Amino acid sequence: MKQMLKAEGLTKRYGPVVALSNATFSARAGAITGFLGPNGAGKSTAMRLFLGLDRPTSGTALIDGKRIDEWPIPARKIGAVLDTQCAHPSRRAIDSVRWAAKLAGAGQGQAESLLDRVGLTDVAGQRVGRFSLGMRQRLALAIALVGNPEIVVLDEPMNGLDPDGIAWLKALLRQFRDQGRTIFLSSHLLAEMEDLIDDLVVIAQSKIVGAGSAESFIKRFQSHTVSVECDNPEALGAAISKAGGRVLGVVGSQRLQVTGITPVMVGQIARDSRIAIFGLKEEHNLQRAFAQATADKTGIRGEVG
Ligand SMILES: Nc1ncnc2c1ncn2[C@@H]1O[C@H](COP(=O)(O)OP(=O)(O)OP(=O)(O)O)[C@@H](O)[C@H]1O
Repeated sequence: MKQMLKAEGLTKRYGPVVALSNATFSARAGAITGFLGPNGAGKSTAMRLFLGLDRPTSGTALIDGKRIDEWPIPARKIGAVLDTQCAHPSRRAIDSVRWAAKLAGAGQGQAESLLDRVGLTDVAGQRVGRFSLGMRQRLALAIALVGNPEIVVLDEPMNGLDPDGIAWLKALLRQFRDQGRTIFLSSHLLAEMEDLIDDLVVIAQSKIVGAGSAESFIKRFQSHTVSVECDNPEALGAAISKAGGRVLGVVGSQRLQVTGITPVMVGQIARDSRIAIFGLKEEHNLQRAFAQATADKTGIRGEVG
C-alpha cells in the first residue's frame, strides 16, 4: 500500500495563530481519503503545505516521498483545486485550460477533452466571470487534471454543486480511485462524504484527532436513535429502560425517542407490554456524532482503523 501523501510533524504558525500543530497522517494510492474537520481546523493550510504554496514552520509534507519542488513537472504528480478563482474572469474557459495545459506540457486537444470530461463543452467559449460556483468548480477541476496527475487534492469540492453535480463528481472520483490514483479531499460535512471515502483523517483545532478506515469510524461514532409513536410513551419508555435501552425524550403526547436498542426489540417490548405502536423509525445521527467527536477532541484521539 503506497503512501502517496505523507505529513510528518507538520506545523504551521501564522504569527500567534497555530493553523496546524504537529500533524502526522497519510493518504494511500488507490483510495479516496476524506480530510474532515470543522471550519478553521487547518485543512486548507495542510493542503497548501503539500502544494508548496506555503512553507511549514516545522515538519514535512511529502508527495510520493519528495517535496513538491523536487518533482520536475509537479502537475504530473499532483493536481489540486484549492480555490475556484483559478481562472481570470475575462478569459474564456477553453483558453484558461489551454494555458494550464501548455504549462504542464500536455498534448494538443487535451483542453477540449478535459472540458468535455467535466461537462463544460457547451460553455467552453464563455468568459469565466459569468460562471456559477458549480461551473467554476468544474473548470478548476479540469485545470487540476491537465497533467493527468497521480494524486488529486480537492478543498471542499462539493461546495456550489447541485445534487446532480455531486453525483457526477463522486462517480468521477471513484473512477480515479479505481485507476489507482490517490484522492484526498476536504470537507466539514461527514454526511456528504460518507458514501464516497475509503479512509479518513479527522482534524479539529489544528490537531489530527483520528485517522483510519472510514468504515470503522462510522461504526464507532454513528449513533442510532429509534423514534416510536405509540399510545403510551411513558409506559413504553419505562419498559425499554428496564430492558437496557435509554430514553432520550418524549415528543408531544405520542412520540418517544430511544437509543441503545434495536427497532425489533422495541416492537417486542411494546407487544409484551400491550402498547399499540403507530410508527417506528430508525435514525442514524452520523452528523451529530461527527460534530461531537470534533468538538470533544479527546473523544477520538489516536487511530480509529
Ligand atoms: N494566511 C494566514 N494568516 C493568518 N492566519 C491564517 C492564515 N491562513 C489560515 N489562517 C488561520 O489558520 C487556521 C486554520 O485555517 P484553515 O483555512 O487551514 O482551516 P480550514 O480547516 O481549511 O477551514 P475552512 O474550511 O474554513 O477553510 C484558522 O484559524 C485561520 O484563520
